[in-house]
Amino acid sequence: MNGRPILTAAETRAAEAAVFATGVTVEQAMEAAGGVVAEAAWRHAGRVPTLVLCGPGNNGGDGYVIARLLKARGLKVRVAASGEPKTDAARAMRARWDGPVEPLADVAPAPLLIDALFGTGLARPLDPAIAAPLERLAKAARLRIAVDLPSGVGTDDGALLGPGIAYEMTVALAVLKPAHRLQPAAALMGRLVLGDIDIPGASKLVEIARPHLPAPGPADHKYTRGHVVVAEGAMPGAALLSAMAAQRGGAGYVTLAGRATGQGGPAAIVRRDAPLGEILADDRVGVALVGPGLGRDAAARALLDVALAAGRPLVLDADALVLLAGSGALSGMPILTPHEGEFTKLFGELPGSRIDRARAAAERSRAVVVLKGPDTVVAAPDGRAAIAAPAPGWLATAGTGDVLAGLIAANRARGLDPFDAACAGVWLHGYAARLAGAGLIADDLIAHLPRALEACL
Ligand SMILES: NC(=O)C1=CN([C@@H]2O[C@H](COP(=O)(O)OP(=O)(O)OC[C@H]3O[C@@H](n4cnc5c(N)ncnc54)[C@H](OP(=O)(O)O)[C@@H]3O)[C@@H](O)[C@H]2O)[C@H](O)CC1
Ligand SMILES: [K+]
Repeated sequence: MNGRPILTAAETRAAEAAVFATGVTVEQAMEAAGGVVAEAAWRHAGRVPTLVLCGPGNNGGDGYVIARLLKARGLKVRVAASGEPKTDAARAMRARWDGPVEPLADVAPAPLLIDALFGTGLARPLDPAIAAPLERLAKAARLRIAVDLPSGVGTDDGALLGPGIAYEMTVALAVLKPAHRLQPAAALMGRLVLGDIDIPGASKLVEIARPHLPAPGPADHKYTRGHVVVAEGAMPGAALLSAMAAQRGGAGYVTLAGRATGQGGPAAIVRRDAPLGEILADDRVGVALVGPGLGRDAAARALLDVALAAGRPLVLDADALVLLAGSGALSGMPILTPHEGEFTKLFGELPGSRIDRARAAAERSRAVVVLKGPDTVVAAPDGRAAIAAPAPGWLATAGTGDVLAGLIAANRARGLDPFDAACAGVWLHGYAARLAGAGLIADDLIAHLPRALEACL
């Protein structure tokens, strides 16, 4: 997985420090930061009267640079600050701003609001003396642009520490931070632009990128493309959705294992009413998917036990996760795909951000954990983690989880490692949802998978 790196506030500071150690100054970095935001604001908003809000730290320092650069382009620019700058670089930029600086409390609004109050240095919830004018000015503006981050979000966990204003654009500086992708903060960003200021960052946490999934070659046949076995349980419709998703997601051979023979779906799905253990004994089985529509009774438990003992790569979803609650480490690095409720049943209440929790769960279970939601996080036991770019809210509908599990199974069966398979499935799912559009149902996702796959060739 090779997506854009996502750095915490401390990691961002370390990346900056490494660049400063080479002789680049903070002021140079700040000029670069102000430059990319001013350019983005100019392109987005054009010649509109602008109010720049500056905080006490380096985010505020960026704000003074932005104000100077936009004024130099002929814009009517005013600056308001929450107080005096507290860092040397911000003081230097304040000194280079040749206009007045008004107090934040009673400044008049402008059509374009640029928020440079707080970035990665926000350490606690916003004081009402800052939150109230910020909210007032944002409401009165026509366009709102956040510098690095909306002021009032937790950089590392995406929590709301302020009024929760929605921006039209956020210019992330140097690297993405977790709040750019974690909810509820991520929903406030508007268009997210990454401003390159020559501060490279590397991280074990990345954004899920479009996977490269080459078309089958001349040497491929149905089994090399991946044989997925989906176990049917109490609600065979869910298993059928998973099976169809695996098939349209690129698997060469899909078997539905269970009793619900002949219950709709493509003729190309092989249906076998044989014991699951017997089906999984075939070496050509690439993945067993257990959980969608499984049920939670003794029969379900028995199927899960058979799958756990079969020694095949596993994707475990839905009811299988609930049945697993309380188990310790699993063998063979299965992929677990819980939503929040299943996650809590399986792992209890863990502390920290969604990334922290997914990582802790992956380490504890020795599994790849896909913590599903509006900000899906994938984590591996070795600390690798990835966050999905926001997917359409229309995905919050019955059956979409079954489709995701089938997609992940198909990618695992084609030979991707569990972490990459999970990320590829999440990407395809989100992309298919964008193609399917408003009002989508789970079946529509399956119909759009061929086009999503095409995008990955
Ligand atoms: N990424 C880069 O390479 C560059 C980023 N730049 C910009 O710098 C900011 C980070 O700057 P920093 O000074 O570390 O932090 P902030 O400006 O976000 O805020 C720190 C100041 O704010 C005070 N603070 C914190 N929380 C609150 C609060 N709730 N209410 C009031 N004041 C608060 C804090 O004071 P303390 O009392 O906590 O000490 C600081 O005074 C980054 O986001 C980019 O925009 C650089 O321009 C260069 C390159
Ligand atoms: K900001």
